[in-house]
Amino acid sequence: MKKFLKSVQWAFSGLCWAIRKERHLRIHLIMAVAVMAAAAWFNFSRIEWLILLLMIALVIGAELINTAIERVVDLIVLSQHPVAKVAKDVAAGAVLFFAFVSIVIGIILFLPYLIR
Ligand SMILES: Nc1ncnc2c1ncn2[C@@H]1O[C@H](COP(=O)(O)OP(=O)(O)OP(=O)(O)O)[C@@H](O)[C@H]1O
Repeated sequence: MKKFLKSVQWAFSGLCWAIRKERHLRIHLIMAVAVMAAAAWFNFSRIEWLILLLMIALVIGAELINTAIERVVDLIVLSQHPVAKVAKDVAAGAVLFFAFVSIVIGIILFLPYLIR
């Protein structure tokens, strides 16, 4: 139990570090708060909330994994290397992919409320 609590504490400190250091993550968090406020304003149904929270979790989770990959690449590759570039760009591409899908889903969720 003590070990588990320590692991949670380390994971939490990693989360806090990423929020402090990663501007893109802070932008995603601000946007997540904004869309959640809009969802509350429009009185989203339970299923709409589930979809919205799932998409927010996917985008922020992908950004956190991207941050970790960037740091590992920087640690291992001390000079410019094409494979380092591929690793970083593909990880960033994953965030872009989730962000794009979440925008499409956001439009599908919010549009009926906006045109009503
Ligand atoms: N060691 C490296 N070798 C080759 N290309 C690299 C290397 N490090 C970064 N790059 C490339 O340089 C560009 C900028 O990467 P960098 O990690 O500096 O900034 P970023 O992707 O904007 O991320 P962040 O601003 O969150 O640190 C990317 O295309 C990346 O793939």
